[in-house]
Amino acid sequence: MNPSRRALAEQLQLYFICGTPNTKDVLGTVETALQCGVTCFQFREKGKEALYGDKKEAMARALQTLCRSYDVPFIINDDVALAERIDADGVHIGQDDTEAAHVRARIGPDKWLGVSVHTLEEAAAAIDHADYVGIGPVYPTKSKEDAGAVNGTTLIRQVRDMYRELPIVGIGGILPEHVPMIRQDGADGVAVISAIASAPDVAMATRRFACL
Ligand SMILES: C=C1C=NC(C(F)(F)F)=NC1=N
Ligand SMILES: [Mg+2]
Repeated sequence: MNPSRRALAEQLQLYFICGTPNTKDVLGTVETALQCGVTCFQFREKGKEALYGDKKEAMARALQTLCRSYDVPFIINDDVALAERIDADGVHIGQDDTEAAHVRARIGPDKWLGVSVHTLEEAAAAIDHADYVGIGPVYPTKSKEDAGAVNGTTLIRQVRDMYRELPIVGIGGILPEHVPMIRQDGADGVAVISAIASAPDVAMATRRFACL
């Protein structure tokens, strides 16, 4: 059963995104983050050293098993075919990926579909198909070369004012001290890559987010 929007919004509270380019030990980092309070996980395997083919699928399956043992949704970035092949809990797509309507038709109503949006128009186009939208970069980010213009929480506020019930997650350079304001401005949760993946102490970094 596709989780209600409210239940899904709760699950977006601390959304960890990671792949092999973000940390030397993906499985260890993700397991620690899951132990310390991450509520949703996205496997985002992009960049020059990214895994592909069988190696990528094997890593995806290992991460999926980890997430299942912590009862945390396992989402795959971009790669809809891989998500279907391993029965992931959902996919996340950007504006340069397959159209949200097509992805929704492929994965069906019971899987999660997340869409990155950078404008109100993109949010309006996503609303009929997406279970949640990712809005950012809220702050400058090192995790995505082609991130759009930094827009703070302005668009989060605008999208929340227009779509009262739409689950929203903020992303981009987010640190623990930013979380209260981002939630105050209308996000249900925050997505984090390097503040956890690059932390010298992943457990402590995760707990600093999770206790907020
Ligand atoms: C580019 C992205 C933007 N937002 C998100 C999420 F946080 F999941 F919404 N994931 C991405 N990969
Ligand atoms: Mg993409």
